[in-house]
Amino acid sequence: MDLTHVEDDLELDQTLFTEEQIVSRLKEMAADIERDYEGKDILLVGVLKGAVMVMADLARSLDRHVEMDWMAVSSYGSGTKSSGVVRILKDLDTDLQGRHVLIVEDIIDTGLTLSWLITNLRSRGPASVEIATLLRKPEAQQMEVEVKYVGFDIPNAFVVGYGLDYNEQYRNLRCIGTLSPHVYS
Ligand SMILES: O=P(O)(O)OC[C@H]1O[C@H](OP(=O)(O)OP(=O)(O)O)[C@H](O)[C@@H]1O
Ligand code: HPA
Ligand SMILES: [Mg+2]
Repeated sequence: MDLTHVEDDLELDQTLFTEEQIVSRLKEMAADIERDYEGKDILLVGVLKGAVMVMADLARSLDRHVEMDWMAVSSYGSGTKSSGVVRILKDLDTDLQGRHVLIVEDIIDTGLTLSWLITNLRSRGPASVEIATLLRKPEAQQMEVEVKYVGFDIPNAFVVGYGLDYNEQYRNLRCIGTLSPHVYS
């Protein structure tokens, strides 16, 4: 399928980050992570489905062995507003006792998902839990979440691409852009 038409059709209002910008920022984040976790085993926990692309590129930018596990939680359903209720759709396969856990996310918007998730994972006896997120919307954040690695702070607009969806669409766009309001209004 040719996805270049998506931008031509103005479903994307604006491209915020190209694939090159995203991958290059993830490499910088990987270098910080390697430095901070020297001598420690890392368990990367990806939050499905949005974090799939971030996990793939961040993990491959790390010049060391890591384990990966996945959790599926959902708070958005099919719309553009957080429901505020987080549900576990798929839990981890890994025992977190004594592990250094690094949560990998695509976006922190209201912060509801991650503030809930970090409390949940900390209750399982890990040695540490930190967060790496590609995007963060400071103006939208309702819950304080301590985030160790942030790719980009972005304005408070609904974004899609590179794993991020609207109604399960646009996840496979290589870039990240804002969705034109006419698509969902
Ligand atoms: O900070 P918040 O306001 O809680 O929003 C962030 C969460 O929302 C999205 O997930 P979503 O529930 O859409 O599931 P998905 O990853 O399967 O699209 C995104 O991937 C984050 O996990
Ligand atoms: O801006 C967003 N786009 C897509 N999914 C999201 N989940 C939270 N915020 C967003
Ligand atoms: Mg979603």
